Amino acid sequence: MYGENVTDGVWQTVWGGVDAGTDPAYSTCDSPTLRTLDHCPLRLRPHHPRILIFDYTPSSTHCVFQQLSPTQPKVVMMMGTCSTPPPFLLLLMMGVCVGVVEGWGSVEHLARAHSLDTIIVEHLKTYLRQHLQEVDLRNNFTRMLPTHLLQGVVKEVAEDPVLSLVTTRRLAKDWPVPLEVQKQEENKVLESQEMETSDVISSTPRDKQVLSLLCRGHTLLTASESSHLKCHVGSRGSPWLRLMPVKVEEHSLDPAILSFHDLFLPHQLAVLRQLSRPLLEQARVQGADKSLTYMYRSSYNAWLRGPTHPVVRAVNHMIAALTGLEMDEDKEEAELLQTNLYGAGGHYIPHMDFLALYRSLWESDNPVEKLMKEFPNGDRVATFMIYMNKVEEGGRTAFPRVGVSVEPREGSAVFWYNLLPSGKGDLRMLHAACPVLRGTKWDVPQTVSTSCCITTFKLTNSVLGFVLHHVQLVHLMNYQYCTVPFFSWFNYKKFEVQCSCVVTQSPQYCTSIVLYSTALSS
Ligand SMILES: O=C(O)CCC(=O)C(=O)O
Ligand SMILES: [Fe+2]
Repeated sequence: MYGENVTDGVWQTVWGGVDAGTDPAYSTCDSPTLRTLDHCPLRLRPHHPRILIFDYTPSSTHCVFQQLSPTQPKVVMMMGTCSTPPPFLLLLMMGVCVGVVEGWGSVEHLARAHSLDTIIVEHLKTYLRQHLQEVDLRNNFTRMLPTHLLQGVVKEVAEDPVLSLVTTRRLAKDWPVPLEVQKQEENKVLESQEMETSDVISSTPRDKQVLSLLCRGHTLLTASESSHLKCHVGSRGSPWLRLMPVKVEEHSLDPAILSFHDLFLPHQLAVLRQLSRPLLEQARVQGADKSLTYMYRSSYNAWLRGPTHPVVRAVNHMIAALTGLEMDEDKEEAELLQTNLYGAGGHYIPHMDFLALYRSLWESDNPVEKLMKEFPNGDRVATFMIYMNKVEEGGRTAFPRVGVSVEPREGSAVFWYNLLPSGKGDLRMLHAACPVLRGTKWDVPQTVSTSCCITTFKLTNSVLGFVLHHVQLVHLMNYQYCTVPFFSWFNYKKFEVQCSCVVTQSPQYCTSIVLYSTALSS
């Protein structure tokens, strides 16, 4: 239960509410809670009644009321599915309200009708779930609820009395790298490969400590590591991009983390945002307790089906051209295009994007078969994440085990592989969406699956056969449209070699592998 009044001289926020998790009555429109304001104390000041945001979404965690200064537009928003609960009618009669808002579309409609900045409306829609104690109309991040999982990451910034762009930047620049982090750097890759991955949210204390730095824009790469990184213009081996080379920025070489800049036009991004808005729902986390999901990942997301719009198809086409990975949705190689919207405080705690999280799977007798049974479309080879808007502050994508973070830039994208060539998840690729400190963040974290085929074959002939085969596989790995092929499993039994091979992506590649291995084993 919250009931705190906070006054900063300009505007006042009155918090009230019950936790949906602990009060089942709150989760229905018939709830007595909705008929009374007892649990949501509303104290409008006569000289300040400018804004009221009332979250009645059944799953909402809090009732939120805000009043702004007289200079702010007068607006009352009501989020959720209950159309006209009594308290709202009461407020209408008091002349405070301008409309009822049901769902995303209506929020926009209301905003247009009252000439509100739709960006502001986006903020209103999202911040309610972002665990912030206070947010003003411009969505400035001020204080976080103590339960926020990334509390530590933003603590220093959040507790700064004057939270301004300048302050945030200064903190980011001057923040010293703690000595123990520097020391641990030397072993970072080895160490991370040994970590347990039994849980989707597993990250070590060190990961969190590093994250705190990365979210402020630090890099933990050494000067020598950084000196090998380049920015260049290239076509990535794609004939299609030869006429339209793209700007590539290297953030890390091993593992590879690349940014592509100025990739999408503002109107394409606007279309993606527009297509997403009516479909937005609380984002989920695979395997996580549903009611806790928002603690791990506090964004809204929408799934866009490729054929529905030429822009969606164009995006998939661009990803395929840049990565060499196939993006045919019908063949399940690409998941549906997912768009994500984070409000102030919005974040995604450190996680891996690959699916076969459990080490036990790889230690079992026939991991490849198990993998394909559990995840028939294969695992997620890579992630290609597009940033769809300019984030005013915060919202970097951080890779604590690599020691780099990527700034979200409108129209840019970041790309990394989630799997090692063996097909196992690359534990170095733990990453997080740093909390948005100011504004909103829209992105498209598109994952690409292995799909294609598995082939299992035996080589009984000779060691020479095995060596030849190996050489051939390495040769095939360089196949232009098959960036991440794997030959994952070699079991020596006397001179019998059994290979299972999860082959990714290119049908040509699969065919060659199958033909070649058949020839060798016959
Ligand atoms: O938004 C980000 O920066 C990261 C998002 C992410 O990792 C995901 O959606 O899987
Ligand atoms: Fe991710």
